[in-house]
Amino acid sequence: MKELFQAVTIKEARETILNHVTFPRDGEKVSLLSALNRCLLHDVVAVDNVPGFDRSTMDGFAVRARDTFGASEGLPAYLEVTGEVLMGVAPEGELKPGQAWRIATGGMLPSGADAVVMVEHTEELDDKTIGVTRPVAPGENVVRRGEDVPAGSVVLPAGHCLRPQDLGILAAAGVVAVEVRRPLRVGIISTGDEVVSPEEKPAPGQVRDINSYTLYGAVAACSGEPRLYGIVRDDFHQLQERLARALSENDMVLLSGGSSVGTRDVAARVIDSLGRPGVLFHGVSLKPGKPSVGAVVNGKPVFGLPGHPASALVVFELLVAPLIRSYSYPQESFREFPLRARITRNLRSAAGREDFVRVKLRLQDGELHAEPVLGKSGLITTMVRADGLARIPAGKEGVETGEWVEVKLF
Ligand SMILES: Nc1nc2c(c(=O)[nH]1)N[C@H]1C(S)=C(S)[C@@H](COP(=O)(O)OP(=O)(O)OC[C@H]3O[C@@H](n4cnc5c(N)ncnc54)[C@H](O)[C@@H]3O)O[C@H]1N2
Ligand code: MOO
Repeated sequence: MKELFQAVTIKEARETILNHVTFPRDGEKVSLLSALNRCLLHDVVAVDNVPGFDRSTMDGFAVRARDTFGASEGLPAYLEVTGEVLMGVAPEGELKPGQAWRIATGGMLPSGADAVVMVEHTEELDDKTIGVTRPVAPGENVVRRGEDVPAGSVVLPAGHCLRPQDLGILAAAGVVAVEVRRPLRVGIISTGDEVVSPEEKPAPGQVRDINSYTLYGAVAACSGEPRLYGIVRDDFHQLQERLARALSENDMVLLSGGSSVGTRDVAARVIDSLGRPGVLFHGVSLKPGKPSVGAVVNGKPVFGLPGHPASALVVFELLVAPLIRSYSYPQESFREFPLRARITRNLRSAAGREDFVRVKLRLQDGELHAEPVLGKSGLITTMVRADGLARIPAGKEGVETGEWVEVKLF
């Protein structure tokens, strides 16, 4: 077959795009409850100590530890109960030698006390006297003031992406809103005279738009902000107008369809008409997804993904997702194909091209097995039935049954 275009490797394609991209640096203030998975723009410093007071971790009696030294079941240390700590209130007065104050979990230690004896390790002789049957060390059953978070310390550093426990520490430190990176805005345009909205009943020759929906989900799954710009006919001016609008309102634009040779001149010419440097590659040595376009227009990446729904998603996973994730999660370092599985059948592939096989995974005898989901890349069911992608490196001409392959989930 005639070579349609000069293909680059996936690695070259990624590097070329990265070299020309300028990502936004602006942030937005969000409330704590909207901050999950978002990355901090600045260090967050604790204004107060957490906790703000020495705090009991047990129900029992606040004591001076040294008053309990040597205590045992046979020879308890007898202490006089002279007070009770109320929850949420600073105790008044001072605990003197030989005294004990009733205290509940979370109660504030009275001054003079340095430990708490669990109620299980005491016997109440009368209202005013307890016997301590086990000694406590200073600080035992107590969380010290500032032990969790000292005032003035950096609670979480800039760039950190917030997990559930991070929301908790911010709440504890009294931080109720944080400045985070705003999500990368990604415009999505489907192209093709035959593509209609899912609300419509397709006439013969027409198909419902799949790619707007899969790409919308895929962008959201990388913590980007997807925005749909509808379906555009294979027409230079319509595409130019829509792409220009999507570019002005977003940080990145994904086109799907019309990337192969038939209409490539339209898509490529439209992209080139909107700014520099324009199209950087057309064709990537991978399967599926060879007829993909990568461009940067005035610092913003534009990808022309293949029309076939499975190919569009595979290229998204390999070229677009790492780029969005590198913005959404700047400190994340991850292995892209983290799993290893045994392929369950022989597969051929052309040397010099990376092949990505949709696979279903199953665990057998403690090993992962990857069963290829065969079918054309125009079939969305091939993605739906699969759990992930197995990689056949460019240097190989195939894999044999039982051979280990690297797998990425999707
Ligand atoms: N002579 C050749 N023909 C093709 C080649 C080739 O090398 N030589 N490559 C094939 C491969 S591989 C792919 S992938 C496709 C890529 O085609 P395009 O990116 O130009 O996309 P279209 O032609 O517009 O569409 C392909 C296919 O996908 C359907 N489609 C498009 N958009 C959507 C959508 N949003 N939702 C659902 N389905 C969509 C479209 O109707 C076509 O059936 O080219 C091969 N051809
Ligand atoms: O590259 Mo096409 O994307 O194989 O179906």
